[in-house]
Amino acid sequence: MTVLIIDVRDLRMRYGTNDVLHGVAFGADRGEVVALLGPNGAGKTTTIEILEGFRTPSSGTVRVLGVDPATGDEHWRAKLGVVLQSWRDHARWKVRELLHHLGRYYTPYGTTEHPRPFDTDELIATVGLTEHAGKKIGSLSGGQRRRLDVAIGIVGKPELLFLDEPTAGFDPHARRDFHDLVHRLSDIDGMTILLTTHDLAEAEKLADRILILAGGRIIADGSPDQLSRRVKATSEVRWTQDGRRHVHPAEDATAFVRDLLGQHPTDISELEVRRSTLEDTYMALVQRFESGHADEAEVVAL
Ligand SMILES: Nc1ncnc2c1ncn2[C@@H]1O[C@H](COP(=O)(O)OP(=O)(O)OP(=O)(O)O)[C@@H](O)[C@H]1O
Repeated sequence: MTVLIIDVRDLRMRYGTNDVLHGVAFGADRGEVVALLGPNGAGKTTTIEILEGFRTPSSGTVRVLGVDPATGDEHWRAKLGVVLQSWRDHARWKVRELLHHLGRYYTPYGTTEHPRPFDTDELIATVGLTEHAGKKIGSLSGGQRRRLDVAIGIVGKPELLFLDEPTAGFDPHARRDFHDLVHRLSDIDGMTILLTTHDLAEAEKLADRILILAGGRIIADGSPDQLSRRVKATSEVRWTQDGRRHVHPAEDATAFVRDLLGQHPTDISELEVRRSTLEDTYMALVQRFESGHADEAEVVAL
């Protein structure tokens, strides 16, 4: 039997009289990239902090790498990587020195099959900081600094990596490089990655699975494709006819296009169908939830 890397059942969290999580349940397999989405204040950080062992839940069962995070020891912690929002200390350290220094902590936790830490120069190349390896951290740009945060998070070659809004503040180029890096990490090392983001295009691009947390529960769980099929959103069909551009919403774009081409077999050009995006799906699901129409049946089965 394969053990889930993350296994959460009936997780509840109450701060004082404020019930934040009301029975959260989800799992993640080895090598999966899972994006946790949800409105501000939904409880994403709370959930992740519980998984990291930094916060004790009010009740529920949580297993991370087969261990209850509340009782995880140093061996367990060495298999986790955590990238929080950027931290500002270590400004006078140089990139290579800091990574080498932090990596030494993980040496005792390495095995022949899974040596730890990362070789420092290989790690620096992996995150694209080779040219900046000798620079002081205080002199890095925001995007370079964020790559260093990721390098710090993965220096111990974690089995499970938590990324909290990893690309906030990135320019499009840095964002694309970062997406390539996440794909490489999950492909090459089979690293399981749980990330939070408010960028739905990013979630769609990176994640094998999307979890939407709202009102203290997971209201949707599935691949980006499964989720967009779940919500019957309208597609948009665009075309040019007699030199004029037309845009038409269609519930069933295939039937619409078939009719259109049937009626005008020769004078339609520049035909495009825009399927609903994850953003449309997300808005529809959260809105449906907030208006009280969501029920357990909305959750896309694992
Ligand atoms: N230490 C705390 N004590 C009391 N309430 C808290 C504490 N931490 C978080 N909360 C409350 O719990 C709720 C969930 O917060 P959390 O930070 O987990 O949400 P989030 O989904 O990560 O939000 P965001 O997208 O804004 O980062 C919020 O209402 C917040 O005010």
